[in-house]
Amino acid sequence: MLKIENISKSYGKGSVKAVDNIDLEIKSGEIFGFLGPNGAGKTTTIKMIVGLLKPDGGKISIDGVDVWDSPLEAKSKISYVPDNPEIYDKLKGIEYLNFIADMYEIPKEERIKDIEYYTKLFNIEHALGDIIGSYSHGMKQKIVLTSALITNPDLFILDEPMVGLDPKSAFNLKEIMRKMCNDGKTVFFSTHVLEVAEKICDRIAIINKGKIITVGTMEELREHAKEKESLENIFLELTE
Ligand SMILES: Nc1ncnc2c1ncn2[C@@H]1O[C@H](COP(=O)(O)OP(=O)(O)OP(=O)(O)O)[C@@H](O)[C@H]1O
Repeated sequence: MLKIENISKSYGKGSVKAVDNIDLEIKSGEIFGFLGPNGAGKTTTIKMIVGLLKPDGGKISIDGVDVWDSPLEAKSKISYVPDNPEIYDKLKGIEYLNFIADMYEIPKEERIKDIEYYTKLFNIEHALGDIIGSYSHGMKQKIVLTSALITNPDLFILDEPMVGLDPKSAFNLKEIMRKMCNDGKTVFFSTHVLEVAEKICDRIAIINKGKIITVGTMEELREHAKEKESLENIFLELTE
């Protein structure tokens, strides 16, 4: 579903190598966790996958569609939730959701049903008539999540999705991720929260200083670490 081949990205005229020649292949129906300490290169990688940053080298494709050669086709398969939900402050919640639904050409009945479902689930249905500028950080995050989910993406990409969500919403989001994957969709998300990765991911990649240190299921990672260790220990061991 998602294929990343030899991608690299430097900032500051090459002085900071944020992502250093990484390869990853994520299959349909997987929940894939992208784990790494601060500054490891997670956000840079995600921004390259969604077509916001151009890699210095390498290739990224979604279902065989190259993200840079065919950006619209690739983007039509993706929904992306960034770590910082900076969205149109002057729009009302419902206007923003309808704007996204228009972009993705979602039929009226389908969008009404899905907007109602997800906004109730995240407990923001009462605020849809208010402008986004008046929302709290968590509410903004929930409106972005709703807008991403109503497009029913094949590939759902989230950067640190659990940060700032209350426990019930975080639980609901995890349930949604699992359901999407059961329906054959793919979820790729970055996190610092080891427990989340450990509990819900089918496979995990650990990135440090721009390089992938290890990729595998929890069992494979534990085997790699030679003992029945927690992900926290493996993570600390691999990224020190
Ligand atoms: N616009 C930029 N200009 C210069 N350096 C940058 C820029 N964006 C990121 N970096 C650097 O690139 C490296 C990777 O950053 P990135 O944001 O991808 O890491 P991250 O794993 O997402 O970190 P965090 O968990 O802290 O969000 C870091 O050293 C960071 O300081």
